Amino acid sequence: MFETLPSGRRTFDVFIQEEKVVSGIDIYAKAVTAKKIESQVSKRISSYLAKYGESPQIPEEKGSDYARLQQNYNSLKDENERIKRDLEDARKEKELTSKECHEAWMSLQELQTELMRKSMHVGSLAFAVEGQVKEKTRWCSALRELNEKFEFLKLEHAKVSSEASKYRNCLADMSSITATIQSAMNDHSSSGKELTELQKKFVKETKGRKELYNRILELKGNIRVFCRCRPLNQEEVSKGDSVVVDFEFAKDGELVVRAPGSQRKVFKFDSVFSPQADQEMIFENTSPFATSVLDGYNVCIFAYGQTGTGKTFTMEGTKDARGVNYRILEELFRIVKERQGLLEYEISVSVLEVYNEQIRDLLLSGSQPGVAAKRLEIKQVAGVHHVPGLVEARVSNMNEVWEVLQTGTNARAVGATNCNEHSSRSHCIHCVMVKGQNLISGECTRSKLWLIDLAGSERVAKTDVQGDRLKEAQSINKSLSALGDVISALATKSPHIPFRNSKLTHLLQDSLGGDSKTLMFVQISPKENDAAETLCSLNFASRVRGIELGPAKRQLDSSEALKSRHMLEKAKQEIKGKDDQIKKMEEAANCLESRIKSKDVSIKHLQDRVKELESQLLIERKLARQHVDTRIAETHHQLQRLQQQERDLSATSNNSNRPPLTVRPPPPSDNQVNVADTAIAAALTDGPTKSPPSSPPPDDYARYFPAMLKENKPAVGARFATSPACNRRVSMVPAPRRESLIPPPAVRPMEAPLLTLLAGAGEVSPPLSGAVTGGGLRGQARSGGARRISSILRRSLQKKVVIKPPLQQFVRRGAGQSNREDKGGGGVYAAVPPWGRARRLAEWEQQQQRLRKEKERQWGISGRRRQETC
Ligand SMILES: Nc1ncnc2c1ncn2[C@@H]1O[C@H](COP(=O)(O)OP(=O)(O)OP(=O)(O)O)[C@@H](O)[C@H]1O
Repeated sequence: MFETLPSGRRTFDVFIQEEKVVSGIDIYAKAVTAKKIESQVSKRISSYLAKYGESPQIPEEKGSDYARLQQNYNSLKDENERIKRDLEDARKEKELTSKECHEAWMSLQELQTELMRKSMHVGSLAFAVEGQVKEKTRWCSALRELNEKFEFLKLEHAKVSSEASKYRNCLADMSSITATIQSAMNDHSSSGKELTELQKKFVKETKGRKELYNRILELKGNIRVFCRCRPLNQEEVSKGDSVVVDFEFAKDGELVVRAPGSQRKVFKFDSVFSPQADQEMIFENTSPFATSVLDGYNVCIFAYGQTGTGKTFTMEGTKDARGVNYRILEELFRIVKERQGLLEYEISVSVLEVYNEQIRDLLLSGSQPGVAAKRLEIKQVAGVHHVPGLVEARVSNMNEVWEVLQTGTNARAVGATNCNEHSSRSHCIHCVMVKGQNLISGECTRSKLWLIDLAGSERVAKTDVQGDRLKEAQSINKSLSALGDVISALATKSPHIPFRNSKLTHLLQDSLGGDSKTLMFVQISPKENDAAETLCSLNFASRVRGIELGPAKRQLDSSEALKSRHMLEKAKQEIKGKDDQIKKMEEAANCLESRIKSKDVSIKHLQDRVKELESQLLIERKLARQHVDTRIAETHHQLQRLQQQERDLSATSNNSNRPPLTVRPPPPSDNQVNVADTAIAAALTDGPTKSPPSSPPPDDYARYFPAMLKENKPAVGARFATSPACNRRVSMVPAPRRESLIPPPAVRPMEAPLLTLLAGAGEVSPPLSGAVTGGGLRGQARSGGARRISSILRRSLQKKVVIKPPLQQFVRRGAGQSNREDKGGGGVYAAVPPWGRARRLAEWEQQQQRLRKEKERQWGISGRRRQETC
């Protein structure tokens, strides 16, 4: 394309000829010609000057030549001047043009590169389109397959969800079931058979729950992988770093990486956490592992990823945003509290680090980062890998846990790198050891929970570390690549797994070897600049997720189990012995009960008999009183008659002129009194058939019959009692107060039970027993024993006391109400366990003895008083 320049010269806008630009070529040619002419002229002038000098002597004949030459010379000079001018113009023009040319050249260059780029782009687009078409067909078929898989998974998911909901219901019911079982156990504590049945049911239920729970975890895979992406930090945001990770399908566990220069890659994990996910959300999915540890499974949780992606943040966290380490221990203590009474746990924590391929105990006092400490080695004992000599801090609450975690964190080796100001320069490992014992079945477990914050994988060139940091980075990378080898070997099910290639893999052998449940946190950065490392970490994590380790094993503590089995046997034997004892006691109690029953019966008989006797006694007493009254009246008449006779006799003997004297009856002689007494006594004893004695004068009643008066006529008795005569002792036949009035009863031989009772009371004296069994009461009526018996009988009758042995009531009540203790009713006896019942029996017997003695004492006292009164 040609364009006319303002100077009137023509030039090319774009013209390329073998790397040489020809622009304004006519000017260039002119300039060249001018230069040539100038050089020719100056050559000729200089040759002329050399030949003739500056002012040559010109001969005359050569004058015309000279003039011609001069003319020529002048014309040449003029020509030269003109040419010089032209040349100058041409140079200027040339400069301008070359400048323009240069600019044109530059724009041409740019256009050329643009063209090349565009043509390449078109080529690549064509290639991409072709690839896309192929890809599309591949995707279509993959999509079809995935659809099928998805349908299948949907079914699986429904199945798992139903199981999970069942399990969740189980969990919800668990506490209520436990409470019910415990209350049921309390209710049936006496019934050993039911208790063992309940225990069996409970153990079965617990086993079922655990199995269900493990199935859920196992369905989700043994090594579970969670992916967490950190947010861009302030520096990155201010720099305007772009993000290459897409979390659109994070809920489905999918993650998309769009790295520049490579294809969009999709990764699938068990859970994907975007930068917005907080520590609580992370732990929500991790907490079921705490239950597994307490159920006796080994669990390993580790964080893997590029340096500065938040491994330490996830595992340790900060004071305000606590990490997995703290939260899982908190969860452990919560479950331990929930299971209190059924299971007993002992928890201890160790903290160690693998630094430059050496194991350091971070809880050892004086342990400083970087300071050479005691060398610790990994040993294998009974198939379990452990580090002998490691400090195991026993923890019983969260305060202690926090203290231990802080001690470990402070002692850990940390350094600053280009990628992280506080980069971990070692693998930090927390080992939580849990010893559990089932208080019902006696089963013991010994499980471990490994919490590992791996050092970050780093590119030495990128982090630009030197010296110690470089050495650390090399050993970190070496151990991580050993971990990669182990994972590869496990993924390919290789017969040899190189666990011993590094301290880290050697320590993790139990966790990665298939006996435990493992969870991996793969930490990534969203930054475009870290895309290569992110892809690397995600590929590694995908491989880990593909590993099939098989079902985890419960870590049963055989030694503890053996011990508890022995203890169980011993306890069983003890229970058997105690059962026998209880049986014997129950037999003894039954025997006592029957004895008490028979005693009750005999007491009832005796009471009836006593009642009978009392009524008989009352009738007889009435009769006797009537008899005595008539006798007294008769005696009184006799006395009057005697007095009359006396008076008559004295009248006849002392003549009629002597005035009659007031007759004062002479005091009866001892003989007379005795006669009267004997008469009365005879009247009382022998009945009214015998002749009555002469009656004493009324004033001498008190003298003659004080007891009788007092007894039968209280008013009269009182009157006589005030007279001085009353104070005198009367020498009469000493007669007991009541017995004197009682006609001798026709005593039947006493029934054997009464005798036993009296003998038991220690009151029956030989004469009484003789009287009772044989010859009647007459001779022995005054004996203390007889008096006491009669007083007992009388009092019991008067008070209408029905003697009922407390044990009888006790036992009867107990027998009818065997299950009433817990309802707050009676039946205390029934509530007491068999051995308690025996103790109660013994106590009751003692109490009875005490009561009996007290009664005896009272009876003794009252008997003695009565004797004294009499
Ligand atoms: N999810 C997150 N939310 C907020 N901040 C985070 C998150 N993850 C990481 N960080 C921050 O990123 C920084 C680096 O994190 P951290 O030290 O945990 O990384 P790292 O992977 O342990 O590094 P290294 O391997 O070097 O030890 C810290 O300042 C941390 O607070």
